[in-house]
This record gives sequence, C-alpha cells and structure tokens, in this order.
Amino acid sequence: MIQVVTPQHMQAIDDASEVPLDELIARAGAAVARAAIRQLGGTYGRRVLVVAGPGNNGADGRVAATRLRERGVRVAVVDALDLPERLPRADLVIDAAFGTGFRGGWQFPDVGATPVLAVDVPTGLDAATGVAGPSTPHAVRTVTFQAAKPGHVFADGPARCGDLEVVDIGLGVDRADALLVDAAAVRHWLPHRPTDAHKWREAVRIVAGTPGMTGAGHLATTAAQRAGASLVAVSSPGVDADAPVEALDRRVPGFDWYTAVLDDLHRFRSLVIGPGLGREEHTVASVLRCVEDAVVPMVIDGDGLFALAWNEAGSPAVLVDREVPTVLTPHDGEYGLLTGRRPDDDRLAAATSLADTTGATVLLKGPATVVATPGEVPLIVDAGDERLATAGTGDVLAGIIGALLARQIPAHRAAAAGAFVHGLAVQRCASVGVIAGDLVEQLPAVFTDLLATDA
Ligand SMILES: NC(=O)C1=CN([C@@H]2O[C@H](COP(=O)(O)OP(=O)(O)OC[C@H]3O[C@@H](n4cnc5c(N)ncnc54)[C@H](O)[C@@H]3O)[C@@H](O)[C@H]2O)[C@@H](O)CC1
Ligand SMILES: Nc1ncnc2c1ncn2[C@@H]1O[C@H](COP(=O)(O)OP(=O)(O)O)[C@@H](O)[C@H]1O
Ligand SMILES: [K+]
Repeated sequence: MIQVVTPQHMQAIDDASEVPLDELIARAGAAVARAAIRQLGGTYGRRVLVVAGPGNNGADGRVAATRLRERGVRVAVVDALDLPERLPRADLVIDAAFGTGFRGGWQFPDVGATPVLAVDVPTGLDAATGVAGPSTPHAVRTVTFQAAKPGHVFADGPARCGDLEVVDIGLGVDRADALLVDAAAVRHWLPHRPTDAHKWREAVRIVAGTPGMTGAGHLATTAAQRAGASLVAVSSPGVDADAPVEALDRRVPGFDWYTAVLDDLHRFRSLVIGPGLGREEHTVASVLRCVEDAVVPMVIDGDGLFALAWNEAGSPAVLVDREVPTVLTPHDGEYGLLTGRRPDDDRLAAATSLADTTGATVLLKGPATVVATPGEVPLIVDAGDERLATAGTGDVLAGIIGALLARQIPAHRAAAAGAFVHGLAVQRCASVGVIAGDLVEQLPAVFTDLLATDA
C-alpha cells in the first residue's frame, strides 16, 4: 500500500533526515527528469520548458533541467517570479514553480494544450487537503517524493495531478498518516473458506427497508450474499412477509422489532442495520436497543446513523460501551448529523476524530473514502468513480461490509476492503446508466479477479 504522509509530517521527516538537502534535491530532480523522458517518449528533438520557483520545488526543477540537457533534450528554464511575456514553445512543461511552500497569489501561466508534468504537487494545490487554487494546472503526471500527500488523493487532487508517481529519495518514513488501499492488500485480507464450512458460518442479519423503501433491503441483502455471506436473514419492518426477495430467510417482526432481532442474533456473525429504515420514533428506539444489546459486529448505515444522532443523549456516545466492533458509514450529511458539523477539507482528521469519540470504525464516504479506527493507521480507498454517486450504492456497500465482517475480517480492514471492491465493481460496469444493482452483479467477478491476481 502506498504511504500517505501529511505535508507537516513530511517536513518533520525531512528535518530529521541525515541525508543533506542538496542530495535530496538531486535525487528528486533526477526522478523528475526520468519521468519527463518517459512522458516525452524519448529525448531527441524534444523541447521542455521548466517553470522554476524560488524554493526547493524550483530547485528540483532546475536539477531536472540539467539532467534533461545531459540527455540531449532542449530545455528552457523560466523563473516563476520573472516570467517572460511569451513562453518558449515546448512539448512538455515541468511545473516546478511552487510545492508545499506555496502561499497563494501567484498565477501559473497559460500553457495552452501543452502537457504539464508537476513536481511534488501542481502549483497551488493544497498538499494537505487537495483543494486547488485558481490557476492550478491540470497535470498529466505528478512526481512526488517518498510518500503521497493527502492532497494527491482528496478533493481536486486526482483531477489536477493526473497519474501519481511516488519516488523513493531515501527519506525514512517513521509512520504513515494513512495508507492507500490496493488490490494486493485486499487480496491478502480475504480469508479462504474452509472445506468443512456450513451455512451458518458467515451468516449475516440485516434490518433494512420499509414500505416504499424495500429496494434498500434488497440491495443490502443481495450484496451481502454476493460478497460471501453464507446465509442472510433480512427484516424490513412493516413490509409484507410474502414480498419476494432473494434472501434465504425473510422476517417481518413488526415495528418494535429489536426483540425479534436480538432473540436469535447469536446465530449470526454480523448485523447490518439502517439502509432505508426510515426515521420514525419507534425506529430510532429500536436501532438504539440493538446498538446497546447486539453482541455481534455491526454495520450502522443510513437511517441507522440518523437514529444514533437522535438518541436521548443527542450524541453517538452510546457506541463507546459496545464491546464488539461497530462500523459507521456516514456520508457528509450523516457525519454532520452525528457530530453537529459536516467534515471540513481535512477528511483524514474528520474520520479519525469521530472514530476516537465513538470507539467505532468510521468509514467516511466520498470520491476518496477514509476508514478510521482507534489505534489503527487510517486507510484511504480511491477505487471507483462518480458513477457511484447513484441512489442505493451505499446500501450495497453496507451489505458487502456486513458479509466481510461475517467472514471474520477485522472491522478496519472489512470496511476498507468493502469500499475497495465496491469501487472495483463500478469500474466493471457500463460507462453510463449504472444502477446500484449492477454493482451487486459484478461482485462475484470482482472477487474472482482479486483472488486470481498475483501480487
Ligand atoms: N522532504 C521533501 O518532501 C522534499 C521536498 N522537496 C521539494 O521541496 C518543496 C518544498 O520546498 P519549499 O519549502 O522551499 O517550498 P516551495 O518550493 O513551494 O516554495 C517556497 C518559496 O516560495 C516563496 N513563495 C511562496 N508562495 C509565493 C508566492 N505566491 N509568490 C512568491 N513567492 C512565493 C516562499 O517565500 C519560499 O521562498 C516540495 O514541494 C518539494 O518539491 C525536494 O526538494 C526534496 C525533499
Ligand atoms: N463523486 C463520487 N465519486 C466516487 N464515489 C462516490 C462519489 N459520490 C459518492 N460516492 C460513493 O457512492 C456511495 C454513496 O453512498 P450513499 O450516499 O450512502 O448512497 P445511498 O444512501 O443512496 O445508498 C458511497 O460509497 C460513496 O463513497
Ligand atoms: K509544482
């Protein structure tokens, strides 16, 4: 997994390093030159323009210029603080204007359609949050050093950075602030099913869906089945028991359903509660009883999160007393309900603080999803794309995580693996017209591919 380190932390690592700064800059610049040659597809006859600033980012760019000249590339270097009226023509622009030391107020020049290779970050992109400045270029590639920064992953980062390359320049990273989840990690986390398995071994209990919202229960249920649950029992309070649903078991316990759910919960390995459950008072009360008394790992999603936010104490503090893992899956609005404030641009900090106050695993949804658990290094999942912003995809995710918990994967990894396969599933779907159920259909192929990959 790629390590993610905040810019402040990277500065501290840099300060503590025994490698002299000149040597770090020499290594960084050489890596930028190599990336430029790859981007150009050669050296002969190629022209590169380096926009170099006054700090170390500019120094990296000037070293790259020297290395490129040594390889026969025609290079022009322009000073970011003294730009000529007309920029020299080039096949590639290297953005070495500013990196993590940028303080705003400087405009990156218009380079038309010429591709841009960014050094560390495209100038003006906040390396801590990924928020772009008004003139931050859209790079085709960004070469960064030692570890990815949150800004490469969140907000405008992915669109502005293009392909991200992380180069080892010999700075030892003491601890990562987060890890970017990849296929090799998830493959490693997935357990094999033993030959003597039986249908109760990975059984998932789901409480989801109400009249008018039965789709949520159906999506969570089928997703859990496709993600390896051996048996799923679903309750959709108030829904006709005879309504068809592709579950092995369907129960309709009425509105004070928590007693029915808790009665035989010991037979199940996880509980998913909340998708499409509604926000009635009796629902809130039942969810809270389950949170207090359910002694299996639990995913609380959607309206389950609403119930947590509206308990008598007015806070999710009830979670702290749970002795088994809990996964909360808020989007920004639900995070706002739980904490009184929507997450700000520092999404790692937002997820971590809610995890710390609740003791739960928090999966903060978004284009890049953060998973935080007290005592664990946060995980970031950037698989998937904007097609996931479709009604019902969250119900699918909740079902997948329920199944992975039932498969005995620890909550922190189960949540991140769930988000990762959810992202892979949408990548296999048609480019337009995706509905949440399509993700469910892709799951067997996603797991098959994951397990087949050599990593
Ligand atoms: N440990 C690391 O991560 C390493 C980082 N390196 C590079 O060092 C960079 C950080 O270097 P610096 O801290 O020197 O920061 P920058 O190179 O981003 O620039 C800071 C300088 O620019 C000036 N400045 C900032 N905004 C300005 C504006 N709007 N107008 C005019 N001047 C402005 C500041 O006064 C300061 O002199 C990284 O982005 C990376 O490229 C590499 O050299 C090697 C090691
Ligand atoms: N712009 C986006 N790019 C990538 N993924 C997204 C984007 N917007 C939302 N998602 C993902 O889509 C899912 C939406 O979940 P949620 O909001 O709970 O939907 P619903 O409640 O309709 O099921 C989450 O997994 C989230 O991370
Ligand atoms: K830059």
